[in-house]
Amino acid sequence: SNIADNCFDIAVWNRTTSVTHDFVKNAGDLAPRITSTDTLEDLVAAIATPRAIILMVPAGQPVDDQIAALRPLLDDDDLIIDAGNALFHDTNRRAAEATGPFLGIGVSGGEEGARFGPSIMGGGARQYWDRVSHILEAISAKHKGTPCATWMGEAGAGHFVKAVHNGIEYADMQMIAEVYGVMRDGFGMSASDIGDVFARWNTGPLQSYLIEISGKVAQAYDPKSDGPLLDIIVDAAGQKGTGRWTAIEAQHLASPIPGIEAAVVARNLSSRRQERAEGEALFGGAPTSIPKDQLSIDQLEMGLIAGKILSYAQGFAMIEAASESYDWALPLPEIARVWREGCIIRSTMLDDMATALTNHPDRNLMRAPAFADQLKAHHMALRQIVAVGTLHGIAMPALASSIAYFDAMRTARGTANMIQGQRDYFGRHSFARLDGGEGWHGPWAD
Ligand SMILES: NC(=O)C1=CN([C@@H]2O[C@H](COP(=O)(O)OP(=O)(O)OC[C@H]3O[C@@H](n4cnc5c(N)ncnc54)[C@H](OP(=O)(O)O)[C@@H]3O)[C@@H](O)[C@H]2O)C=CC1
Ligand SMILES: O=C(CO)[C@H](O)[C@H](O)COP(=O)(O)O
Repeated sequence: SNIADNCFDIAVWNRTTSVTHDFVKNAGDLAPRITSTDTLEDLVAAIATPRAIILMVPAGQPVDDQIAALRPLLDDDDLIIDAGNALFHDTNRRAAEATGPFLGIGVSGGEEGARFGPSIMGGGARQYWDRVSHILEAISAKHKGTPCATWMGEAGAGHFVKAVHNGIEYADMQMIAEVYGVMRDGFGMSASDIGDVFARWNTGPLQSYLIEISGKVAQAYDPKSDGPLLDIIVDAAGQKGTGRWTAIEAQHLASPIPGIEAAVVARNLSSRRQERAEGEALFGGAPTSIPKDQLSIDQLEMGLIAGKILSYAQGFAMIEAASESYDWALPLPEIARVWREGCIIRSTMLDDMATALTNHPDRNLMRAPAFADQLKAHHMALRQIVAVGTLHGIAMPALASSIAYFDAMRTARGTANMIQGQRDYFGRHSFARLDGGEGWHGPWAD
C-alpha cells in the first residue's frame, strides 16, 4: 500500500492466494495502482522490465526457496530485493551466489512503518540500490523532509545494520521493562500510574516510540478481566531471532555489547516460566518493596537515560568493529540519521547521536562530549537503581550490564592482570609487563 500510495504501480503475490485477494479488496483508493496475481508466473508477467521484486517472508529457508522459485522466471537484469529480516551472513552468501541482481535491505517500523514510512537500511551492489533508491526513499519515513533510507554497503551490510538496530531495540525494551518492574514491584504502582510516568517521560530526554507505546500498553484496559491489560499478559517474551544474531555476531567480532546480550538472555529467561515458579516456591519471593527514600521516579528516568546512551554506544561500537572486520565503511552518523524516524528505536536522542558521531568519528559515543556530560550527570542514578533493585531482589540484567560496561570502560587499570597471571600459570600463555615487553612468564613456570 505504501508503494502504491507514493504513486508507483505495483503487482502483489502471496503464497496464500486469499491473502492477496483480501489485500486488494481492502486497498480502497489505491486499488487501481495494485495488480493482484495468483501465481509467480502472473506476478512476473505483470511487472515492467527491468523488474524489481521485493520479498517479505520469514528469514532462512523461505527466502532461499522464494529466490529459487523466482529466478528462473526472471530476465538476467531483474532485481530481487530481500526486505525481510535476514541473517547478514545469509545475505552475503545470497549476494555471492546470485545469478542476477540482488539486494538485501533491512526495514524497520512494524506495520505502521510498512504502511506509512519505515526506516530502510540498504545493502548490496550500489548500482542496484541506485536503480530503486527513488522508490525506497519515497516510501521511507522522513525526518524534517530527509528520507530515512540509505545504502549501507555491499552484500549483507544493510541486514547487519538492521540486526544491530534490533539488538538495540531489545536493550531499549528490556531496560524499560526493568524500570517498569521497579515501579510495579518496588513501588507498588498500578499499571495506569506507570503509564502516566512513561507518558511524562515521553515529553523529555527519553522521548521515543518505545517509551510512547510502553505508556499506551500500561494504560490499556482489558474488559474481560475488568483491569489493566498489562496485568493479564503472560510474562514470557517472544523473539524471532534478530537479537540473538546480534549477540552471536558481537562475540565473533569480540565487540562488547553486554546490555544487548543481557536483553537477549532476559528474553530466554522469561520463557522459563515453570522453572521460575519452582524457584519462587523454593527460595520464596524476593523482598521487592522499596522505601521511597531509597529510589525515586526521577532517578529511574535519569538511570534509564544513562542505560540508553550506553546500549547505543555499544551498538555503534559494534557497527564500527564490523565495518573494519568486513571492510564495509559503514556510515555511523548516517545510520543514526536513518534511525531518527520510521523505525522502532526512533527517538529524539538519535538526532544528537548523529551529530556526536559526525563531530567525533574517532571515539565511542559515550565519550562524545554531549553524551559524556549526560553520563557524568546520570550514572549515579543508574548505579542507585541497580544497587537498590538488586538489594530488593528485582532482576535488572540489562541495566546492571550497562553500569558494568560504563565502569569497565572508565577504569584505566582493570583486573585482567590476574587473568593473565592465571593463564600463564596453568598454560604458559605468557603476559606483558607494565614496565615493558611481552612474552614474560612468572616464577611458577620454573
Ligand atoms: N512484523 C514486523 O514488524 C517486521 C517484520 N519484518 C520482517 O519481514 C518479514 C515478514 O514478516 P511478517 O510479515 O511480520 O511475518 P512473517 O515473518 O510471519 O511472514 C509472513 C509472510 O511470509 C509468508 N510466508 C511464510 N512462510 C513462507 C514460506 N515458507 N514461503 C513463502 N512465503 C512464506 C506468509 O505467507 P502466507 O500468508 O501464505 O502464510 C506471509 O506473507 C520477516 O522477515 C520479518 O522478520 C521486518 C521488520 C518489521
Ligand atoms: O524487526 C522487527 C522490528 O524492528 C520485527 O518486529 C521483529 O520481529 C522484532 O524482533 P522480535 O520478534 O525478535 O522481537
